[in-house]
Amino acid sequence: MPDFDLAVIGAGAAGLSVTAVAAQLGLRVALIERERMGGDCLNTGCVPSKALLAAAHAVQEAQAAGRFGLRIAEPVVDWDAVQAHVQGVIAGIAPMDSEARFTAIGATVLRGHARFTGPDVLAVDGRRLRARRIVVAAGSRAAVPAIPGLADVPHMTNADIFGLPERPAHLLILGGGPVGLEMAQAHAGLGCRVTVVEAERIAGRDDAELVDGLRTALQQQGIAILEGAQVIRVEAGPALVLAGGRRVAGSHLLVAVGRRPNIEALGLDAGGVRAGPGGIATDAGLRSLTNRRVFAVGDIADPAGIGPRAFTHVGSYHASIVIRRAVFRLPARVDYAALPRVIYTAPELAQVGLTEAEARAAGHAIRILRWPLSENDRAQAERRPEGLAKLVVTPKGRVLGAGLLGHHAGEMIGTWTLAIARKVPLSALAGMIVPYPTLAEAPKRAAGSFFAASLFAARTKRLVRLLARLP
Ligand SMILES: Cc1cc2nc3c(=O)[nH]c(=O)nc-3n(C[C@H](O)[C@H](O)[C@H](O)COP(=O)(O)OP(=O)(O)OC[C@H]3O[C@@H](n4cnc5c(N)ncnc54)[C@H](O)[C@@H]3O)c2cc1C
Ligand SMILES: NC(=O)c1ccc[n+]([C@@H]2O[C@H](COP(=O)([O-])OP(=O)(O)OC[C@H]3O[C@@H](n4cnc5c(N)ncnc54)[C@H](O)[C@@H]3O)[C@@H](O)[C@H]2O)c1
Repeated sequence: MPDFDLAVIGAGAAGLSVTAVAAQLGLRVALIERERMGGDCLNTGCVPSKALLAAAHAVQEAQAAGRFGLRIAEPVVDWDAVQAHVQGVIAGIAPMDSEARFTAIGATVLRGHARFTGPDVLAVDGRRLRARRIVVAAGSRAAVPAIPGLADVPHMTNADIFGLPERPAHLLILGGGPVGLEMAQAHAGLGCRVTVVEAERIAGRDDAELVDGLRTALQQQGIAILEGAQVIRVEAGPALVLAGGRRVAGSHLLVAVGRRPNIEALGLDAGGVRAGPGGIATDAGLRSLTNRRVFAVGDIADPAGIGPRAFTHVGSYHASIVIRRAVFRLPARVDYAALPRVIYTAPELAQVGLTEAEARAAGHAIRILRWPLSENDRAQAERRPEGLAKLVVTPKGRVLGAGLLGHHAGEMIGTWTLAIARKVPLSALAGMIVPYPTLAEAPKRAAGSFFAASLFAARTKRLVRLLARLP
């Protein structure tokens, strides 16, 4: 008899989610973690980045208070205290992800490095264990590109940017994706000079029109952004040498150009588990294509024809699929049609479903509905009129995508996620009662604009005149 019903490799967001449900269902679960419980999200990802951003946003709020007629002295950043705040937030959340909590809900937590030694056998340091099902949730790490000189020049990734002993004088950031942009604003807000060097365009997967607004906001906050910049060499300093000869020098360098799955030290060959550069090759239900006992979840999963996604909420979504398939033996497959994502800058950029460019590339006939925050009373009252709600809909009024640029836009994307997931008709969204004055009126007004032409058409006016004559 196997030692465990389920063995989970990795106690990050994805592995913890699988373990929490499986253990509470009464299965014998081994959860194996070689480093820190909570993985990237808790220790070197979402949590510290949002905590650092919160500090930066507080500074920026104080600096911008003049717009309300307030005079607030320039905030003094106590770098050590800010770092203590970040570590304090991690410490506050850590008990939720801890060995003690998972032991208490019935899992066996093993601390050590796991690798396959057979299709259903793992070695965890010296110990050997067999499991009916194995879930690989070993996550990813920052990719470091093969740019000449980079390996010889001290640089940071998300693994070491949090907890710097001194405030960087001039932080160079290679890559203008979510990590690069969030870290740019966090450090700029805390008084660092920041330069983002991006090979293509910042937030390249997001809607170009919304990104224009984000870029302007970041530049107004003093962040230098170089796009279409090819770094051909990295020199001591650190300095980035661009094609064309320009040299951008700073005091610190953060590399944020994407992720690599942690597939190397797992003994995947011994387990008969196939993986490629995107991660462990699975079917759409996250089962390994080559070993039916094995599933992959979180950043390391590479479902065929769909590809990997690196978000904490994807990890828990993956967990729900694996629980359905591996525990309840029900069919389930990943579907990202209604997968939201947010860049947590101020303003935030939130997106769910297709962007305009993606919808056009997929051949959809579409209409674009917009509502600028400059026409939103709450945004006016708070003197933050920058931002836009943008909906991508079919000519019949089905929502394919929603993009929101604005303060706390991430808090508004849930409605549109549900709308896409449940195919809520645009008429219902336009007719929804939204409290006044909230920013959430903006996307509702965008939805309403779909009906404006037919509502105020000559035919409707004729009908109204006719009805007006009735007694
Ligand atoms: C700076 C930054 C900010 C981010 N912000 C957000 C955000 O705001 N929202 C969001 O949704 N996502 C965010 N992400 C992405 C998010 O952090 C990841 O998608 C998520 O943490 C992935 O979880 P995971 O469980 O797949 O992997 P991980 O968190 O990487 O966990 C994998 C775990 O497996 C362990 N492990 C690996 N190999 C072995 C082995 N052989 N044996 C034992 N243990 C092993 C590792 O030590 C690790 O603890 C951010 C990422 C970064 C870098
Ligand atoms: N708020 C969030 O939800 C959040 C925050 C951070 C990270 N994440 C997740 O983590 C993943 C990784 O984030 P990321 O920002 O590291 O990667 P990314 O792949 O999202 O963006 C990397 C950027 O670096 C650029 N780039 C690549 N090579 C380059 C080079 N040699 N020189 C200059 N630029 C280069 C790319 O064009 C791209 O714009 C994200 O895709 C996301 O899934 C999510």
